[in-house]
Amino acid sequence: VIQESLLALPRVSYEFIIVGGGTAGCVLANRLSENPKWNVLVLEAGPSHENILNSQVPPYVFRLQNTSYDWNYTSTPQAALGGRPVALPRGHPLGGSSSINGMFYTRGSSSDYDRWATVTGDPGWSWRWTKPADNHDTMGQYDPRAHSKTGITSVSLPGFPDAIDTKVAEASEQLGGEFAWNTDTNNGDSLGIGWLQLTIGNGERSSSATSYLAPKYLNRKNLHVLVNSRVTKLVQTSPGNKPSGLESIRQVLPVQPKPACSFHAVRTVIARKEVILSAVALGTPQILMLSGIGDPTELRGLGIEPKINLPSVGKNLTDQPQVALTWALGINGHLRSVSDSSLLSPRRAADPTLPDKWLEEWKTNRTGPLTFNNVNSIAWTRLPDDSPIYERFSDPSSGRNTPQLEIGIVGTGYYPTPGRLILTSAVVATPHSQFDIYGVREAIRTSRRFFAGPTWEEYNITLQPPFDTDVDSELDAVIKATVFSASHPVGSASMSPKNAPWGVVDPDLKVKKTTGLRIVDASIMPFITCAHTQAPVYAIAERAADLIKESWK
Ligand SMILES: Cc1cc2nc3c(=O)[nH]c(=O)nc-3n(C[C@H](O)[C@H](O)[C@H](O)COP(=O)(O)OP(=O)(O)OC[C@H]3O[C@@H](n4cnc5c(N)ncnc54)[C@H](O)[C@@H]3O)c2cc1C
Repeated sequence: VIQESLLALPRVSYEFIIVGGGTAGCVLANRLSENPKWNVLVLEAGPSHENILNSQVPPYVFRLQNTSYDWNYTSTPQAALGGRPVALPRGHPLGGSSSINGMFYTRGSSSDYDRWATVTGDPGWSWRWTKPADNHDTMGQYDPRAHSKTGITSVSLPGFPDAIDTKVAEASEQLGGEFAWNTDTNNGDSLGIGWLQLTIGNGERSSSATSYLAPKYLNRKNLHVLVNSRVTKLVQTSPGNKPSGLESIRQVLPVQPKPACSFHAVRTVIARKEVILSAVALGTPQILMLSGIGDPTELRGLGIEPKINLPSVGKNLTDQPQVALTWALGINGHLRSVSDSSLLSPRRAADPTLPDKWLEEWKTNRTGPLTFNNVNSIAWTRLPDDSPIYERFSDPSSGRNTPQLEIGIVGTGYYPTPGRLILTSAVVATPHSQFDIYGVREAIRTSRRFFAGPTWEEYNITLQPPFDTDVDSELDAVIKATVFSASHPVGSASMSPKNAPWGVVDPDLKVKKTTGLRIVDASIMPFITCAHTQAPVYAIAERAADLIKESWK
């Protein structure tokens, strides 16, 4: 059951307390409560995910940011961007970011995980495969060997065709090379262009909350989920049979309902076995630091008494830079202004009654244009081996099968009519501060090369301002003015080998120098994968559940 009130909690102590009912948190809640002897409590700062239409309907995703379902974080002013801060959206309902994200399901390359393997051991990733909403024949559109069908979250191909789909496939065939078709970019070798896989099942978003906390799991008597409750810090206890010395932060969490609640209560709950932090790469280091775990000098500067010396807490935060390009289709020579924001609305159509009809169709059958997020295909590429950047910096990627650049192709029209737009996102998939601006520039040029292919001639495509220049200095200025976060922050509580002088968690995800405390979320990645982050986080959480079960056997 999902509880709204602290007072409704049936007990004060649980075997496991999971802080953050997000992508990883819901996976753990499900897997750990499979053992009926373990009482599991999930503490989630945000509200329940249930009945949030904008989360359920895939293309309504853009309506969720800057709402109360988003933490609405903003970075500090970024010197490299002329002092401009950037928005860092994070999911705030149950399901966390998987309830508000773009639903791209991209695993990254096998080398990304090989790079982790030095600290994590055998990854053993797997996932379930479900049919797309329109039930079309998917033969040849993905590699069945790379997917399992027994997982909990749904992953499918786009369930509605976009007018540019055939053009994308045609362009790939004509251009080959960096744009060669890849039937399944999730099979470990991601390079090339292919259909995007999405966390969508039965035409609607499949988040970690809708799947791992589905009613059949929520009905478990030993699973307790408390929403609207923010964990403020970990406090140490000496719980009888377990030793807990100075370097042992363990088991008690004061929980605070949000100030917005009608009452303001603080309560302490106790974990008999483990506290698991799954509050994402921004929230997890914050809770650690508020608990006195981090760099002692930094903590003292913040007026926090240091308890455990772990200087890597909050360091190494890595994210991917992204720009959004707009391409106008000049069919019949009628270009419309890109400043017309109605052009960007999902599934724009000449008939103003269509959006209501589409919603009705979605509500009735879970079919139609509202079953996907407008992105059907994605391209993953690398710089040429003789790229001049390598004269100054080494390759930041994990290996030669790892994409460095990502181009997401967003169709905006059912039929291409005059003035319609195509959007592309250009992302540096393997970020590194010295590499980024060069990488974004080259991602823009990669998009240009793709749309310069003969197949697009009849569309008379033109790249719109401000990116309609090929001069390095002009591009750099535009990139600095517009680049934004791809919303994939990772690495701020990184894994490292046991006894390493750096890192925050051991390969079994236990926080160094503590007992009874693990971290399971995006923050433990030592390197970002070239992918979007939810697939790696689901995999981390599944593996973590196995590790935890094993250690308490
Ligand atoms: C707008 C957006 C679009 C994205 N698009 C994609 C995409 O298309 N594909 C993709 O793969 N990835 C995408 N991502 C990234 C991906 O969703 C996240 O990286 C991933 O889900 C993170 O999982 P997590 O478990 O680490 O954290 P989250 O899923 O964010 O979960 C953290 C949870 O902890 C809770 N929490 C935080 N602090 C506290 C506290 N003090 N007390 C209690 N609870 C707390 C939060 O409310 C949240 O529910 C996107 C992210 C965003 C925000």
